[in-house]
Amino acid sequence: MDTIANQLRALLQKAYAPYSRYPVAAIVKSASGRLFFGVNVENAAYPMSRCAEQIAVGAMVAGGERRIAEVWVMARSAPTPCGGCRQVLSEFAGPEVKVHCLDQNGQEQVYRMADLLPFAFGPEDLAEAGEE
Ligand SMILES: O=c1ccn([C@H]2C[C@H](O)[C@@H](CO)O2)c(=O)[nH]1
Repeated sequence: MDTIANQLRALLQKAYAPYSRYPVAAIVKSASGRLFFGVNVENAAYPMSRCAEQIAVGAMVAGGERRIAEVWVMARSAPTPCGGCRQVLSEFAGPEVKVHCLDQNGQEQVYRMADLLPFAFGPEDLAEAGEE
């Protein structure tokens, strides 16, 4: 079995980041234990670029899963997910979900979703008044 760090390193090679030259890889583990993969996919129309975390979340949903158990992100500087990705992750990840941020050497910092995105806006905010 390959380690998560090795899988992230291999994934990083597949990132499409010709404009920023900042490849990012993300792995999302669903509640059932399956792993879903994402890399950043940039575009000549710059705003159409997508982050690795968003692509991994999309793969999870397309795979029929809707709960995130754990997240890993790798880039050369061990980035924490951008603000937009925190929101996208938070749709499917509870406050205690761990987000591991690794550099290419495998050095990691671990954060809880609740610390990355406190006071998150979520599906429950859209419930009708009086609804559970
Ligand atoms: O958490 C992050 C931060 C940045 N990026 C991407 C967006 C862009 O393609 C490149 C530089 O910002 O890195 C991600 O994929 N995830």
